[in-house]
Amino acid sequence: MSKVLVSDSIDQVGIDILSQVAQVDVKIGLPPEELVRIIPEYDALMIRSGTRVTQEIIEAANNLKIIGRAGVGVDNVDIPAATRKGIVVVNSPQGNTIAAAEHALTMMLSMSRYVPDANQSVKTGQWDRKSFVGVEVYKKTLGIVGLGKIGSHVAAVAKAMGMKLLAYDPFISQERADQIGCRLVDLDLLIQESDYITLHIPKTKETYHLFNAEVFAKMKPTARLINCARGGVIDETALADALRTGQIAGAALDVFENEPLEADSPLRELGSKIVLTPHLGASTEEAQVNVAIDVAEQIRDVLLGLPARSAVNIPGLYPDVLEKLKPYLQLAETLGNLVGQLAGGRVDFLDVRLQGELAGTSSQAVVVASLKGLLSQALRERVNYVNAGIEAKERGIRVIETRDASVTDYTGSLHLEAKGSLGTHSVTGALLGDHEIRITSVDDFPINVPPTRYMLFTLHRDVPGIIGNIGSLLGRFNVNIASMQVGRKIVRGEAVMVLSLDDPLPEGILAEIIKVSGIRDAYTVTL
Ligand SMILES: NC(=O)c1ccc[n+]([C@@H]2O[C@H](COP(=O)([O-])OP(=O)(O)OC[C@H]3O[C@@H](n4cnc5c(N)ncnc54)[C@H](O)[C@@H]3O)[C@@H](O)[C@H]2O)c1
Ligand SMILES: O=C(O)CC[C@@H](O)C(=O)O
Repeated sequence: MSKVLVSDSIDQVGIDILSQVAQVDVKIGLPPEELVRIIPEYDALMIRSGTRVTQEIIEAANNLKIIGRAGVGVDNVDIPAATRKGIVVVNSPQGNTIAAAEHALTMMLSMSRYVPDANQSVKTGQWDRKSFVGVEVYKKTLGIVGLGKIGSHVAAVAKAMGMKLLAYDPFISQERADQIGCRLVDLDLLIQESDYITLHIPKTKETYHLFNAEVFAKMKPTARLINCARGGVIDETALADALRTGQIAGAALDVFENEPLEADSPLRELGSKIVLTPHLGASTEEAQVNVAIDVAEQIRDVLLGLPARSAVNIPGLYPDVLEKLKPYLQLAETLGNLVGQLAGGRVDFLDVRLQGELAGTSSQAVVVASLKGLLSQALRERVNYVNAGIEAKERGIRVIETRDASVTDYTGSLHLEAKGSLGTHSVTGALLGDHEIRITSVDDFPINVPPTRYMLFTLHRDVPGIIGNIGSLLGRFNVNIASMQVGRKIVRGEAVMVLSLDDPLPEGILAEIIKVSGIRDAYTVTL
């Protein structure tokens, strides 16, 4: 039975789903060295933002197939390391959108009305109505940095509260911003004109310390900053200075560069100018159920050999597209494996040609499946849909994708040509009905055979006696032939013979086959 480690607290509903297919161990707050020690036992790891899945942990994770992040941000996972190791990383892109947006709005309002301090004051026996005179958000300008899922929901609610909306997001169109009701502006203008700025961007190289001393100097002295996105996008020392010196009026932060926030952080010393929460953006009952179901279902599916719907490090394929493409992916993998074995040595170049109906589909997954097949002889089970692309690149395999919708021999077919150190070989395959794979050409010789586990391909002169000679040779070595077919372009010219065998070819027999008069080449293939 598979084993899943849950190393952050997730809703029980997620554990129940995982328990359908695996032994689930919940171990929260493990020190990194302990995680490195025990991770080899596990097939899947489920986390929230508390666990940092470092390269060291991934390198030790010799059985891990999937890391599930019950939330959006995957910046606590070393994705390149996971990809190289062939580990799928999945998240829940939408499960906590509303929770995070509502938390940002809560932070904006509670900061504006000093709710946390007023609450504390009443609870400590006071009745002070003078110290907590706030400001309204109505008719104020809200600058939204990052107009994705959370930013858009914040925009919708803020609009209903009568706020004017500016947005900065270099990756969204004016049309989309118009739909949301935001004026798309550059960052400088947003910084200078906003009364409130709310951040909804990922932490990347580009967004690291995007809000820094220079930015605070340009903000209105009455402006307030909200960050419920990611720590690290604000320079916290510069923010503390800007608040202390009155360069800006307030800040409300849910996320921090280092979490938990250091005990001596200057942010803790800013009184009513700042509202701090301990990364609670996703902490609603609803969001925790959503993300737990979303991610646990994906882990369950991957452990059952099914695709994940929100993988962040494999070609993006929606489930309906995947369902339709699945037989073609199987075809691509089989043909990749076959052409890789025919090519024998190092492959430098793979031409992936999508023909007929296949020419109109997403090629990315078909290419990845072809590469997975091609590399499977060298890498065995180490290669998968996650790392096939990266492994091919690291081996210097250049891939060219071409499409030809005019080929109509079959509804859809795939042609792979591999050029390498030992020459060039090509194979074509198609689907018979919806699922049955047929190899329809080898080195441009037309054939029509289903792939089988053990196969023998020969290139020979099409003259009488060759087939019989090969048959008796295999008989002498006690190899049973299940089926045989010859493909040729012209009578008595060159031909290809394809034999499906019940048993693997014994050592040394290939050399004997090549010695048979008329045989030019022979290849054994195991699929
Ligand atoms: N506090 C929490 O508990 C909590 C909960 C959920 C999500 N989050 C975080 O909130 C953030 C937003 O999540 P989302 O679901 O809306 O993501 P999203 O991908 O839907 O939106 C992010 C937006 O940021 C934009 N963007 C990227 N780089 C940018 C840049 N340099 N400048 C401006 N815009 C840029 C993208 O174009 C995108 O529109 C993420 O960092 C996520 O991890 C935090
Ligand atoms: O796990 C959490 O509670 C935080 C999740 C949040 O940061 C996210 O990116 O989804």
